[in-house]
Amino acid sequence: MPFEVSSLPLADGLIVALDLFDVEKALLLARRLRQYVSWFKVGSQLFLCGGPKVVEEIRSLGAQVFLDLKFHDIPATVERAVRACVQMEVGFLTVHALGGGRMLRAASEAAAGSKTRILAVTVLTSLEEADLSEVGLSGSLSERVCALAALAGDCGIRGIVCSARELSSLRKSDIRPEVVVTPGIRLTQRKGDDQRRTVSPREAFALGATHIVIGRPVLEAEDPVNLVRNLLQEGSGLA
Ligand SMILES: O=C(O)c1cc(=O)[nH]c(=O)n1[C@@H]1O[C@H](COP(=O)(O)O)[C@@H](O)[C@H]1O
Repeated sequence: MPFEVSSLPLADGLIVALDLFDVEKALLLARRLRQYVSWFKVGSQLFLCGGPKVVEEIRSLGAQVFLDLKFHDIPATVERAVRACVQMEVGFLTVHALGGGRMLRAASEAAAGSKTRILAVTVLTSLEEADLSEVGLSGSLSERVCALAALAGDCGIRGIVCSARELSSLRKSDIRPEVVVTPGIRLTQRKGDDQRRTVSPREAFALGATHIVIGRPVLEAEDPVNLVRNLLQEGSGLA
């Protein structure tokens, strides 16, 4: 029920992105955060350094893995890539909705009956409305996100990734993804940030996110465990 303000236990709604080159450091951080966090995101950076073993190590902590490899290819290639990822028993796996309906359906079918839920990435949180025309997309950001979320749903994909900024538009439509993951989460402004559509944790949940993804604010914190603990205690909408 993504559009009811979440009362999810914190550990279920918070995803920490382990965007690091150093596999040992990533695993150490996951171990330290595990008491508060039950989801860790492994993106291309960490996966290229640590491979399937890093996924296995995180799962051995009893945590869930969001494998964020954002596949965007022809349907047959994506179907095989998804089948390979499913073997690792990851909880979430991303594909780009812009890969089109046949690709999305191939991804959905390849994960059917497994523990892996496919998430369709709509419009990256690093893009702003002015960037859309550069890649040949017309209309507003909200329109594009809603259209891509609808396409994903039509293709059997029940989870999406978008900025929480589009969730009020999505709520007005009849699109109801079961999982709504929102990156671009910021506690304070970061200098030179590549993210463009940022939202605070509290706002994201109030707007209907089921999960938030936080990377650098945690990774760059002097004490990441303390930051996560404070995030929970200070009421981010998570607890
Ligand atoms: O699919 C994602 O996770 C994703 C989609 C998106 O639109 N924007 C986005 O930032 N992400 C990921 O979410 C994480 C955000 O990290 P920080 O910007 O460091 O908090 C990164 O690992 C991104 O790859």
